[in-house]
Order: sequence, then structure tokens, then C-alpha cells
Amino acid sequence: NEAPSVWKYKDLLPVGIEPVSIREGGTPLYKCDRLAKKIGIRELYVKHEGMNPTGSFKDRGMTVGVSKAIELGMKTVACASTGNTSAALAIYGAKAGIPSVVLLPAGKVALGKIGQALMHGAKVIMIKGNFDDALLLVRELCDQEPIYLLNSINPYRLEGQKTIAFEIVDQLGFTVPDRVVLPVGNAGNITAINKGFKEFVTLGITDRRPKMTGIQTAGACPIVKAIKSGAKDITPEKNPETIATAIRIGDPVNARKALAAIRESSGTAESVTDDELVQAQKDLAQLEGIGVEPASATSVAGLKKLVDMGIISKDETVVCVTTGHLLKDPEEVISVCIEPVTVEPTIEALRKAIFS
Ligand SMILES: Cc1ncc(COP(=O)(O)O)c(/C=C/C(=O)C(=O)O)c1O
Repeated sequence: NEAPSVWKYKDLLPVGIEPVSIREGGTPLYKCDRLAKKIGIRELYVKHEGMNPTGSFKDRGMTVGVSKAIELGMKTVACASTGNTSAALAIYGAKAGIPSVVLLPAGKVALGKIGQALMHGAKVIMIKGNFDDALLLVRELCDQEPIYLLNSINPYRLEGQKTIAFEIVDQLGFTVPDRVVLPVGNAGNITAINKGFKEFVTLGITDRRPKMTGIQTAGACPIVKAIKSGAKDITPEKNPETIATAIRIGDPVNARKALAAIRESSGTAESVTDDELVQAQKDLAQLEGIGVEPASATSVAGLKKLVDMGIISKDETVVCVTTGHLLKDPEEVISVCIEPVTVEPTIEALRKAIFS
């Protein structure tokens, strides 16, 4: 009865060599009764992917993707990123001993993520544009050069991320939740998790799949608009804008796969405002001790909104996936929390600050 981790499921992963691994996966599935009570549902779990070695769920895709790069004899790996993918690629590249190149949207990446990419030795290039511009460029670069592209258009990334579903089933005692709610940016993760639940049904391990529910921010929600309008494909947004810079994406590369995942699982999609996601970030931290970066909190904010709208029943068992650690974006935290008090170094000043 091995503890959950990505490579516990190696028989379901397409890698034939000893993987490049830094003990990714096996993240906690917290039962959140206080938060469930505030939201008004019976049973809520939070799968905290911020507890991965690099602080986000990207580790799962990168351990498989970088292992595959080595297996294929690739010499260099690259990605465009809103930050977490670049942090994970730098770290797994360092572990694998191969150089990495990362393209980031200038001025729109959380400090923690830039720090990781830099310190772990990636070649960090800031693009004067947004993530979508950077993704187009890195795809052109990898078409022209013998460089292995590791954005989530690379299916090996999704293979690793599908293990989130396997672990949820494992951790719930081989039962399946009614619904999984998660943030959606480039739309790889919702696609991957849906695939994992489908594979367990195909293998006869489980007999049903959860409703996949994707949450975006009001300023960057092409998937939500397509789901609500019944459109076959998304209409790319030119100027996505949100405090949740991880999902500030206007033209998600996995859009069609994500629309299929939501529709075939009888799921849905909803958007939340930045204020709503900041409130959820505070609720997670202060009611449950779970520290997440802004994009991650959209899952809980979206759950609350869908319950309030009567779209999600109070009797559902729900898993919210929180995708990145609070420490990734300290600037946002300082900007949305009250100022710390600064006092003279005397007991009188201290008592006044605490008890007045
Ligand atoms: C914290 C956090 N939460 C949610 C998402 C959305 O996942 P996808 O819908 O699979 O894209 C991201 C995505 C980040 C990048 O796309 C990148 O790092 O380049 C994230 O960092």
C-alpha cells in the first residue's frame, strides 16, 4: 500500500527509463469542514498541489516530460510560461543535467517563480508581450531548432498531470467525488485530470467519473464563454487581465480538449472576479491553513459562486484543486492584506498595538 506519488502509477505512464524525479506528487487531500460550512456544501476536500517540490502541479507534467526528453535524446528543453511551468522546467532540467530556455511575459510574472527559474539556471527571456505571444514564439523556436518543447501542447505533460486523478481516487479510498473544481488557464490540467479519471474507469478500478468544473477569472475566460455559448471552439481574448497572473491567458492551447472534457463529464465552467478569488484565498488560508497563490483560489471562489447560483447541489462531494503555493506571489499577498503594525521597541507600544 505504497504512499501516493507520481511514479507509483509508472505502469500507466509512457516513460521507459528511470525517471527524472524529485519526489513529486503525493500531495495532501485535506478535508475542509470549516470552509465547506462557509460555502454551504456537505463534503469538501482540497487537493493542495502547492505542496509539490517546486510549489505547483507542474511538477507532475515535468517529471514525465523531462524524462521523455532524456529518453528521446533531446539536448535542450524550452517553454513559454506564466511562471510555474518555467520554474518546474528549470528545476527538472537541472536535475536531468540539461539546459532549459524559458520565455516569460515581461512584467507579469510572480516574483517567486522568476526566482526559481533564475536560481535553477534556466535561460530566462522576458518577452515584451503576453503569455500567448510568448507561446507562439517558443513554438516557432522549437520548429526551427533541435529544442524540445515542453508546454502542455506536449502530451507527455498531460500524462504526468493525470496522476492527480489517480491520487484523489486513492486518497478517497477508491471512491470518486461527484465533482472536481479547478482553475483553467492553458487548459492542460482539466484535460489531464479528466483523462486520469477516464483511464481508471477503463481499467475497471472505478465505475464513474466526476463532473469536471473549470474556473477562470472575469478578465480572462475564453473557456467559460465557449461553454456558456455552446461554441465548438473558443474566441481568443486579445488582452486577458487578472491579478491571477498564472492564468492570465487569452488563447489556451488545449481549449478544444478542455471543452470536450467539461462537456463529456457533464461538468461546467464559471468565471469569478479578482475580488472573489482574493476572498477565497483568505478563506483557504485563515479557515483551513492552506496557503495558495491567487489563481489556485479561483477553484474555491468558483465553487462558492456555483453553489450560490444553485448550479452545484449542497449534497455533492467536491474536490477543489489548489494548484500553486502562496509563496509564489508574495507581492499580491502584501497588496491584499492589511499593513503590519510597526511599533517602538517597548512593551507599552506593543501592548497598545495588540490590545487597543
Ligand atoms: C498556479 C496555476 N494554476 C492554474 C494554472 C492553469 O493550469 P492550465 O489550465 O493547465 O494551464 C496554472 C498554469 C500556469 C501556466 O500555464 C504556466 O506556468 O505557464 C498555474 O500556474
